[in-house]
Amino acid sequence: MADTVSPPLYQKFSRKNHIHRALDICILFLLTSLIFYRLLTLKNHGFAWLLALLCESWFTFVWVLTVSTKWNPVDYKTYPERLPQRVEKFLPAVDMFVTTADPVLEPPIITMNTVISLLAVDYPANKLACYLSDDGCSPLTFYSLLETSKFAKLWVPFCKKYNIQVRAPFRYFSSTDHKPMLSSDASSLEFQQEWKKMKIMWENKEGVSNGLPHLIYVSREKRPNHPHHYKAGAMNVLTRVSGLITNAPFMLNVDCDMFVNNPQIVRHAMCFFLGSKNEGDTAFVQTPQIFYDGLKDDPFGNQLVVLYEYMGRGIVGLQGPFYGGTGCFRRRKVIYGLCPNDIGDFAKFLTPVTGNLDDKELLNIFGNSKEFITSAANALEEKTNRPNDLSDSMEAAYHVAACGYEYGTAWGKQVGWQYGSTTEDVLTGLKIHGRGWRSVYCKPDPPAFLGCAPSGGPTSMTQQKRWATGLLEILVSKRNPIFATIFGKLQLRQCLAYLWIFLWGLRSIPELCYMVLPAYCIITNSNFLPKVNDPAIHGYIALLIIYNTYTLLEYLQTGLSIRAWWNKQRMAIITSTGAWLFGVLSVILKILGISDTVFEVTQKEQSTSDAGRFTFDGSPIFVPGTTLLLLHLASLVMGLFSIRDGKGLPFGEMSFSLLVLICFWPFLKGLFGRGKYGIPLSTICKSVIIVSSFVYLCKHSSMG
Ligand SMILES: O=c1ccn([C@@H]2O[C@H](COP(=O)(O)OP(=O)(O)O[C@H]3O[C@H](CO)[C@@H](O)[C@H](O)[C@H]3O)[C@@H](O)[C@H]2O)c(=O)[nH]1
Ligand SMILES: [Mn+2]
Repeated sequence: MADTVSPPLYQKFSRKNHIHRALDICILFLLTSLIFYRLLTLKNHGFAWLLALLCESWFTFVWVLTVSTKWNPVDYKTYPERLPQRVEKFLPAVDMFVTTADPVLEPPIITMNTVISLLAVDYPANKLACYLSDDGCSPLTFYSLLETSKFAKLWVPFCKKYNIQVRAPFRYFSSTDHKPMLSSDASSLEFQQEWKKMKIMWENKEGVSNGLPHLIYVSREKRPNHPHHYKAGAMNVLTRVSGLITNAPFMLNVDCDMFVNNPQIVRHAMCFFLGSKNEGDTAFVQTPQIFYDGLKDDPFGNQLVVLYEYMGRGIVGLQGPFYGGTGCFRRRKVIYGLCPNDIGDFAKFLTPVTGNLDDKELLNIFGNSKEFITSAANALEEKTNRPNDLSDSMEAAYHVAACGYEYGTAWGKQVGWQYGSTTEDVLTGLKIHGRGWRSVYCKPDPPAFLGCAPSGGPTSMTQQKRWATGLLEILVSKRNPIFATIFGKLQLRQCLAYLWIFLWGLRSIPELCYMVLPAYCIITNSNFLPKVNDPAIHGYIALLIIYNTYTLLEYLQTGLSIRAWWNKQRMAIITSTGAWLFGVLSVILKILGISDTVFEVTQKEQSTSDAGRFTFDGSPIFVPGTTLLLLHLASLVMGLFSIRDGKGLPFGEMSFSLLVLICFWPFLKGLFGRGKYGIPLSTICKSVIIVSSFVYLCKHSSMG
């Protein structure tokens, strides 16, 4: 019997770290002790003390969520080399989706490289199809794709023949590692020539050869007055169109900038899908978002490496990683609303897609395309339908891509990508977890996909604002994780992990208050921190030291620099008080019915010349930061004057104030910078007005 037991395709390791756990608890202990201290001394102090208590209680709550999320980190290892001898012939089909929305913010050259890298993955080509969704409906993108399909005919065989690792041509040709090969090999020169040649010529006929995966361009119908639901809407159209054409039981989606960096990635993902004993464990396989050409020491704090390493791995150890919007493989039937088998009758409460649905039920759920209903019924049983000729499905494809198709159906609500949040990804993943599925994390070496991280102040801020907005939209909706735990199958600690991320936006308010407190105290000559001779001050100093040592340790253990750690600490504050605060505001405006939230596309750049200097624009998002900076400058000056007045130096408050000032250093430079490096005069004026009114009010109230 022994020889029938084949080695596993993947393994799970738990990665306990006792030092981290000890520090987690130590910080929690300090935080709670300080809350008790504040409660006991509340009656001797005024408003500032109470506000500090409220803020610190919030910080403690967030810390509890953090610790619970991080507590059980888990690693996975995959063995794709064990696949071939077992299932090569039976490898399932995969539909691969790329979304692009704007040919200016997302230059077609970037998108095309992603498409080519997908066409070139190491997987039987007849099992693959690549769909490009163009929300910008741009002729430029369309013609680029035509060129790309021809170039791919040369490029893909070349990559496979020479086993090239990086199969996105712009990365391949730009990397110095590959240069020797380039010059010594005649055929690669030929490719370069062909590449140039194809940029002038194109043919108005799509050609798909046997050796290449299908390549399909999709630009859905959009009309004013028909909500198109941004990326989520695009993904649902892709799901339906691909359902009609190839209907693969598995699908992969990537953002237009996330090219394949590891050609084995589909096989790695299949290790999970084919190797798991219980199908419910692997609704989707998520890879981390990693970026190429990252700026030195991550000046914008957006490389996410440490976030994935600790919070991410922790979540992996619970019900599984969140869906991160890109670099994710999933079962088609999961997206069609199915629950895992093992939850039995309970599924009826969680989804309309259960048991044997008749045509009428299918029609109500999936819309009125006969062809699509047939394909959906197949998909729910994990059957692929391969039409003889792609063009047979074209008419039906137009029908399901029409802007009115989803009216009255379950798309965006019960099936498909979920609508109503600008972080449709996290919401869609939450829905899946709420139905009792688990997900897995796949981080092969070399990294599966690489994309561009936003650079510059405005781009980073726009992205962070969208995230805070979308996450908060979920929290205040019926689809929040608390309901999913009470009424669904979301596990309690997974719910806490979701809460941790959904609260990002709201964190801006206590953080902002806490940062205003030292200035307020200096101006009104009050205090919110214990005096220097009060032993309780040691609690605060200990907390500051331990917390920072701990976060620094995480950076060093991940192989990052002290500078990167500091940049992140500082950017966390800049982001929170700027982008996240505006995220909260846009959700409030949505709730009040004043304006709806918008998915603002992130600018993608191939390379950045201005090496990480913080940039600004006229957006109000920079007002809070500028205001905090000016406020602390003013309060520090006033603090120094208070020594002259013989009132004694507010030591704690002034040190805190100085710390805030250091965090906003990029803004201080921005006061004197020019052009995009400078804070616009209008922003400075607004901040001056706010600071003067604040100082006036504080003085007035403390005197009255
Ligand atoms: O109307 C739209 C808007 C966006 N997109 C596409 O969505 C993707 C992500 O947009 P991007 O501006 O790059 O957002 P990021 O902040 O970089 O993306 C992260 O956050 C998003 C949710 O906020 C997720 O959808 C992404 O997968 C995730 O990488 C891109 O391919 C866009 O082309 C569309 O297809 N249609
Ligand atoms: Mn992106």
